Amino acid sequence: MTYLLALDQGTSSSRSIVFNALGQVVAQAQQELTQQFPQPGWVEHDPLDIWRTQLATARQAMTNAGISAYEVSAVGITNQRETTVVWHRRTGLPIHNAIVWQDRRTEPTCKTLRQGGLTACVQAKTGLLIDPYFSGTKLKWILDNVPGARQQANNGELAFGTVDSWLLWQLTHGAVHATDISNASRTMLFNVHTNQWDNELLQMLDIPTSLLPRVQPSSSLFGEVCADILGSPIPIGGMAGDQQSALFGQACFTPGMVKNTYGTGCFMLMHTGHTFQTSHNGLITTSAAQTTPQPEFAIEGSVFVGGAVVQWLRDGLHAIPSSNHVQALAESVPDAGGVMVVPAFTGLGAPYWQPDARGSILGLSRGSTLAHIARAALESIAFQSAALLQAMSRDAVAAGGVAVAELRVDGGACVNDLLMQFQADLLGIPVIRPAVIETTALGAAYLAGLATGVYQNKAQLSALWQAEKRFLPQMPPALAQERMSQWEHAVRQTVLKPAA
Ligand SMILES: Nc1ncnc2c1ncn2[C@@H]1O[C@H](COP(=O)(O)OP(=O)(O)O)[C@@H](O)[C@H]1O
Ligand SMILES: O=P(O)(O)OC[C@H](O)CO
Repeated sequence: MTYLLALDQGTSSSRSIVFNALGQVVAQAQQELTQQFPQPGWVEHDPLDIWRTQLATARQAMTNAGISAYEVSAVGITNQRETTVVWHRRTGLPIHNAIVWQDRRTEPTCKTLRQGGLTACVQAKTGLLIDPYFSGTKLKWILDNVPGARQQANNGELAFGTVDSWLLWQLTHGAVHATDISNASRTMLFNVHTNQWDNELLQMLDIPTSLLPRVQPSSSLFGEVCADILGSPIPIGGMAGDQQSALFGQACFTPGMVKNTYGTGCFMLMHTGHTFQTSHNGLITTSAAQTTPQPEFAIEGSVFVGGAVVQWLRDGLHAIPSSNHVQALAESVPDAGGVMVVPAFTGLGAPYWQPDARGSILGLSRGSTLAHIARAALESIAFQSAALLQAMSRDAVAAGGVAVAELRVDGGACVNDLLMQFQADLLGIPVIRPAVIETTALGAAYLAGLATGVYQNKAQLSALWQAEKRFLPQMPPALAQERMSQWEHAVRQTVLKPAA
C-alpha cells in the first residue's frame, strides 16, 4: 500500500493527515495552536509551538494509521500563508514570535508606501495590494525592531521564511532553506511573472537577499525528512500555501474553475491558467500551486469572518452548544424573518475592503428570536461568498472568458447543508461538495505524490476527484437578486460612519 503524509499547519491548529494513493483519508491528528495578542491588532504564534504541534500530529497520524515511515512515499506541506518567521541560521532559534497574517501592526509602513505611489508597481509585479496582510512589511518590522537583527541580517546570520520554510528547515535539521512559488507569491517581495525575488521590492523594504529561501515549484523535491524525526527518511515532494493547495486538491487546474473554502474565514480562488489577470473588482492575483517552473495564476478573494460567525453564535451569544447545532437552530424558523447580520467584526475584506467597518444586526422586529439571528448569521457567510463570486465572474467576462459555471466547496463549514443550499440559491449555479473535504491537505499530498512518481499527471488527479453532493439552485433568480440587493444595502448601512 502507498501512503502520503500531509502536514497542514493552519492558523488555529496544526493537523496531519495520512492519505492512500486514491486520495482517501486513512487517519489524522490535530492539535490547537495558542494565539497570542500582545497588543490590539497584533497576532503572534510561537514558531517552536508551531513545530512542536506539527511534529506531534505527524507522529500521531501515523500511529493512528498503524503505519511506519517506511510505508510513506512522500510528505507534503501546506500552511497558513504570509505568517512570517525569522530565525538564526546557526542556532535554528527564532529571533521573534511569528507575526501572523492577521496582524495589522505594519499599516503605517503600508500607508507610507501607498502614499509614495507604489501601489501600481507592487500590483504589476506581485498581483497584490499593499497591505499588512502580506509578509514583506512584517519581515521589515522584525529587522527594524528586534535589537541587533538588522546587523545580523547584513552579516548573513539570519533566515526568513513563511511557515512552510520554517517546517522544512526543522524537518531537515537546517539542511534546506527553501519555499515554493505559491508561498513566495504572498510575501510582496516576489515577482510572479519571473518567479524570482524582486530586487526593486527588496530595496523598497530594505530586505537583504541573504535572508531569503530558495524558491521551487510547489511540486518538486525539497529535501528529505531526517530519519530520527519520523523513523526513517521520507522525501518532501510538495509545498503550497493552504488556499492554493486546496485549489489543487479540488482538481481546479484549468481556467475558470473555482473553489471556496469555508473555514474560519472564506477563501475563494479561481484558476486563470497561465494568464496573469488583474481584477477590476477588488480581488487580488496570486500564483497557483505549480508543478513546473512555468507561472500559473489564480484570482483570489477573502472573507475575514466566515465560519467564525458560527463560533460567535456559540461563544459570544451562547446560542448553540457547539458549531454543528447551528443548522438545527437556523432550520427551526422558515427564514431569517427580515434579519440581516453583517459580521464585519474585523472589518470587511474583498470585495469591499473596509478595514474600519464593524458588525451589525439589521431588521430586528419584536418577533425576532435567536433562531432568526442564527439563520441570518449563516446566510451572511453565503452573501459574502456570493459577492466574491460575482466579482470573479465580472472579471472573467471582462477578460473575454465566461461567468463562473459551478463552485467546488470545502472547509469545516461546508458540511452545513442549509448553508450550501442557500449558497447555490444565491449564486444560481451548482455548488458541489466533494467526497473528501480535507482538500487543503489533499492538495499537498497530491503535489508530493506527483513529485515522487506516485502519480504521473494531473489528469489522474482529476479522475480521483469525486462529488459527494450537488446543491442545485432552487430559488427563483429574481428573488435571489432581491436578497443580494438587501445584503448590499445592509453592507452600506454597516460601513456608513455615524455623524461626528
Ligand atoms: N455545522 C457547521 N455549520 C457551520 N459552520 C461550522 C459547522 N461546523 C464547523 N463550522 C465552522 O467551521 C470553522 C472550522 O473550519 P476549519 O476548516 O477547520 O477552519 P480553519 O482551517 O480556518 O481552522 C469554524 O469557524 C466553525 O465555526
Ligand atoms: O489557516 P487558515 O485556514 O485560516 O488560512 C489562512 C490563510 O492562508 C491566510 O492567507
